[in-house]
Amino acid sequence: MNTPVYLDNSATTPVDPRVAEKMMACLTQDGNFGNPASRSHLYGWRAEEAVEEARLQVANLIKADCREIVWTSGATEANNLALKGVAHAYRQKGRHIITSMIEHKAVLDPCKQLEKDGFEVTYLQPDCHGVISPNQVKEALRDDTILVSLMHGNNELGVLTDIAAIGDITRAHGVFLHVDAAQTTGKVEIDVNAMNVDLMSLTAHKTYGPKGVGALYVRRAPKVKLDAQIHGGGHERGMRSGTLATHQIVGMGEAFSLAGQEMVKDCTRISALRERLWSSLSELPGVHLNGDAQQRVAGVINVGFANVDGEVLLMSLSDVAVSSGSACTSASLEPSYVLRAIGLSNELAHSSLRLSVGRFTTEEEVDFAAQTIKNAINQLRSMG
Ligand SMILES: Cc1ncc(COP(=O)(O)O)c(C=O)c1O
Ligand code: FES
Repeated sequence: MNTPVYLDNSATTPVDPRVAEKMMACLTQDGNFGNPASRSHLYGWRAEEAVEEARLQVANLIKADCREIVWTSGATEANNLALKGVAHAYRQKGRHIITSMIEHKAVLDPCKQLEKDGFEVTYLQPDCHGVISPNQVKEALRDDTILVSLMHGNNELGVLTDIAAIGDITRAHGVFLHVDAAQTTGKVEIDVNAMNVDLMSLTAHKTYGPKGVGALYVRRAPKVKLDAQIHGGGHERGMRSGTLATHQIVGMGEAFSLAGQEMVKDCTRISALRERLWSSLSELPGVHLNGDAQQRVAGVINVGFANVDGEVLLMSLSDVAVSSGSACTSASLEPSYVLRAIGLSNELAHSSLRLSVGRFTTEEEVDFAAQTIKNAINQLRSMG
């Protein structure tokens, strides 16, 4: 194989060719290139129509109303808007926020910023399987709690949070629930009403759409007020100014529409590939699955290999593209804070890999990757 087998679909996915085709039609002079905010001519109206169709496609995947979708540049911006937007709009009501130790940095860093601004944040610790329980949320609630922010699927472990059970609790206490669903769209059924979710961060590029576009779902009833974080022309009902990126938005809409249509088929195939990968890798001695074995998204496994240095392992795997921890923190030499939070030793956290299968992964690629990894481990262990 000339290029490495791609098993890093949790970091990002290739754009589905059907999505790319729709995006292309929004770029050039003979396409739908207009500014959706132009009210005085056909170019603007056509672009606006395309944006609104995409809004409906995105809303449909999470069973929301299209008026509840605010376009952003991705899940990072959506998380920032949700956390800072709610905190500042409700600061008279209370200053306490609940989140967890294993959130993405795009939640943890805004929380740190809010702490500097006078808010208090409780960071729930997961159990050793990476699970945050509804009961922990209930026990952490205070009279001055305004927001609970928890991810739907963890980006390093693939472990799922029981959002519906947590939503029952937050709704009963009149506290808003924000969910980072960057890792679960198209992988798990989402219904913001059944789950009592008030805000949900979405991104296109983990679901076969383009990078640099996402959305925040903002509930209308009971209404969630948000302080805008980007001010300008008053786009998106004042919640997020800036000329809408029609081609990106159309791509996200198509990607989410396909995700809805193909979720069952994709998940069945991807689960089988994940199982195949895991059963092959677990033939090795000293192999450990990090995170709950059942409560997880279809395509992801995080595996610890005893007595192997992760960095050396990664370097010896030039034919397989995988990740140690998450791509966003792998630039640092710190062991993953997620793996540390579920109780792994520094050593085991360092020797863990995240492997994520996607829509375009083949059985042949999985077999090749498993064999390559097993060979590398055997070789490293025989040298050590
Ligand atoms: C759980 C989670 N939240 C947020 C993000 C950031 O999303 P984006 O790349 O769209 O800003 C990611 C992906 O890196 C993620 O996995
Ligand atoms: S894997 Fe060796 S330094 Fe992190």
